[in-house]
Amino acid sequence: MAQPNFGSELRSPADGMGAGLLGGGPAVSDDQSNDPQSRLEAIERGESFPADVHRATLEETHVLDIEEFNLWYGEKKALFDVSMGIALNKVTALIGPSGCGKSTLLRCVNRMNDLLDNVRIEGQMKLNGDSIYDPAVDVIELRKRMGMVFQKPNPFPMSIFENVVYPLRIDGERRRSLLEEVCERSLRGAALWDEVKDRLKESALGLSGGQQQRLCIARAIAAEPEVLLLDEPCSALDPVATGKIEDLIQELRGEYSILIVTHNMQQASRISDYTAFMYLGRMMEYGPTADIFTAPHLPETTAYVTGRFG
Ligand SMILES: Nc1ncnc2c1ncn2[C@@H]1O[C@H](COP(=O)(O)OP(=O)(O)OP(=O)(O)O)[C@@H](O)[C@H]1O
Repeated sequence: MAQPNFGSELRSPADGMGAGLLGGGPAVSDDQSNDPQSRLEAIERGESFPADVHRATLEETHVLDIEEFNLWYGEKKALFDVSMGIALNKVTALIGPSGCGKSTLLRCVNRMNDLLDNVRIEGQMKLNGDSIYDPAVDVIELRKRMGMVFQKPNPFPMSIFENVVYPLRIDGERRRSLLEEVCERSLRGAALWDEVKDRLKESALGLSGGQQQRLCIARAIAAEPEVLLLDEPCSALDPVATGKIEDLIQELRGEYSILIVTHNMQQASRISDYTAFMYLGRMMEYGPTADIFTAPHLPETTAYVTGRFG
């Protein structure tokens, strides 16, 4: 993994990392160092700075390692040297203004960007030590190791039961008792069992939006994924349904490793253990959620989490 910048507590002119909040990277005059506006403008002009990665994130066991990852959509660069380790059995939130690359980064984890032919990447991602981008990787098998939930619930036009056991069905599982067991366990895990246990044979399309999203989470956890990828899973839901999904994420914490993209900073602060703040394709600061929201290292993070831009 790229040598991260450990944050302001370790930096001083004496340790060779430069003055103020800036580490290595392209030279920027010191008078910019504590002014979020000038550094954000420098980034808008194309400059990059080392991410401020808090030590706590490095001390975790990582289910996923993202290493100096870059991505281009055609000529346009959308991710710049992103490095981060995603903690095992914890919730990690990606936040940042619209267009900063949160969804792009998430979609790279299960190689969804492979589906676009103008995408080029550099760098590495590893799932439990296995390279995600090794040319020898079987992408279908790789995706089975991950669960993905999108902004809009996407239940399949089939029964609730068949939706949940779908990942096992496509793997050829036919044992009824096993399928029933997985269905119940996954629906319980997604906090939906009590609401649907008497209508498992009914179409999933008859569920409310919030129920459909919990069904999608049940389907995602049915195959016991190594990492659960949630791309703004509440953005199409009302506040009550959103609250239920947030409660569910809290319950899944400890058992599943979750990487979630959210627009909603309150949501990130409520549900995540770690938060990464991104800006224009750069990882700006990554640390324990409590620190990011109450004692961030970078003035840019302070400006963003206090709503001064974005
Ligand atoms: N398929 C694509 N082709 C070209 N450019 C794209 C594509 N998808 C995203 N981008 C660009 O890449 C950048 C990052 O987009 P991305 O959707 O990852 O950001 P985001 O932080 O998830 O934004 P939002 O919060 O609005 O969903 C943006 O400039 C976006 O316009």
